Amino acid sequence: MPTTVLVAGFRGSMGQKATAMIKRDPELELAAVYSPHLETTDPAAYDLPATTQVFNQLSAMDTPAQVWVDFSTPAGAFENAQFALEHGMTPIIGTSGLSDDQVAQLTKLAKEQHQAGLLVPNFGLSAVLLMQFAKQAAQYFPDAEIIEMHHADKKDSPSGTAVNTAKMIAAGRKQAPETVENPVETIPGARGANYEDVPIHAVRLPGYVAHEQVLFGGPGEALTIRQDSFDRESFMHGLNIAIKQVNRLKGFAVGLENVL
Ligand SMILES: NC(=O)C1=CN([C@@H]2O[C@H](COP(=O)(O)OP(=O)(O)OC[C@H]3O[C@@H](n4cnc5c(N)ncnc54)[C@H](OP(=O)(O)O)[C@@H]3O)[C@@H](O)[C@H]2O)C=CC1
Ligand SMILES: O=C(O)C1=N[C@H](C(=O)O)C[C@H](O)C1
Repeated sequence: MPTTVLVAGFRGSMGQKATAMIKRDPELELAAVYSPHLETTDPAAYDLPATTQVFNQLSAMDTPAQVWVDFSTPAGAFENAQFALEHGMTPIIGTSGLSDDQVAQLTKLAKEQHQAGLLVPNFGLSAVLLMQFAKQAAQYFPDAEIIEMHHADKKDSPSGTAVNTAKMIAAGRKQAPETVENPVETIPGARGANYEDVPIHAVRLPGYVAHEQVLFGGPGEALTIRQDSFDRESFMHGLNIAIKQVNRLKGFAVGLENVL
């Protein structure tokens, strides 16, 4: 039997890629899609199979699928994931921008419901490896800065990947970074955002898709790690694995590495 999947945010850039990937894979079934802003729930209007249920409100759903894939907005993803967990669907959240407190609440809810769930800051294997290498490098180079570069339509800054990379750098450090005092910012924000003592610089430009560079500096030497997603197809292999493996998880986890 194929694994049944609901895609939330199916009309967006990632939602369209995800629905196409699911439709191509005979082991998966696109059982349902959701977006709150739809004018009609006729699948033909969105070029979807007649068997795909279309929803524009959460209250109209019962449990239309086993797995809930979310590529929506930072504002919508938390409520969606709560709904999925409360209605017997396993959430895989690709959407960025959830707070640590929201992740803690979802972890608690998944435990109470005896459900699995997965938040994936980045489905690209190059990004997963970059984050692991960054954690390793931070053992020896506690001083690091992140430059993340994305398409101009990206709503949130900094990227979820950059925040997660900063967390992994902080977790990998064996000593505190040099205290960098920059009292003179002649233009406010010149030193970027700061998360866990890792400055993060967000670039938004047309032509870019999703890219990240981590710069480590030590006495007389430097290390740079970089990954590039040139096409959103780069996220589909990881998403496919996540859909097929997520229900092996015990509880709610963060990071694609948990299902690789
Ligand atoms: N984890 C990963 O590897 C990746 C994650 N992302 C993340 O995925 C998210 C979506 O990105 P992207 O596809 O580029 O964004 P888009 O803006 O292209 O698409 C978002 C879609 O979500 C819909 N939407 C809005 N509110 C809700 C809601 N409450 N529930 C369900 N759907 C909703 C929108 O509908 P409408 O247009 O009708 O308003 C829109 O179609 C972002 O947070 C992005 O950072 C992106 C790439 C990879
Ligand atoms: O919005 C995007 O495009 C991406 N969002 C995710 C993030 O915020 O890290 C993943 C990837 O960087 C693409």
